[in-house]
Amino acid sequence: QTGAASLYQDLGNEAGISKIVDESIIIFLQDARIKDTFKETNIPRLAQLLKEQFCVISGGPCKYSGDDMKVVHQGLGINAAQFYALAEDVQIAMDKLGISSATQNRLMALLAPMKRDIVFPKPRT
Ligand code: HEM
Repeated sequence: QTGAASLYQDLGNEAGISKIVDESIIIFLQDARIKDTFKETNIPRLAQLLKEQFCVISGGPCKYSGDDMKVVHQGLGINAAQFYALAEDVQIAMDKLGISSATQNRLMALLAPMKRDIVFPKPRT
């Protein structure tokens, strides 16, 4: 297989993605750069939706049942440094799970363009 479908497999299918997301969230919640953003978040729900979303974008047989990325994130005041911090944490999680850097980079390439729906300039006051 080539392309997106094989990324899903290279991430370890549903079980592998589940581990990546669970491990990532543990790291997010310990990361001083971003943890405060998740203070009021329903973490089990976030985990479920991230698993669905990673499955879909990697070409897996899933449906994403959450809300639009822009709608969800635009009020949260997330800056670019925090965006890169979260991406780094996902990579740390994948390192822990023994995912190759080639496979990690393919997932990162799919996450990177979402930045425009997650980071917004501060409104002028
Ligand atoms: C490519 C990067 C990112 C992806 C793929 C992503 C994905 C998601 C998804 C799927 C949800 C659930 C949507 C829903 O509630 O319907 C969500 C919610 C959330 N994300 Fe992100 N996110 C990203 C970056 C970030 C960053 C950088 C932060 C903060 C540092 C962040 C903070 C949050 C918070 C706080 C929620 C929960 C909002 C709520 O409870 O209403 N996200 N994200």
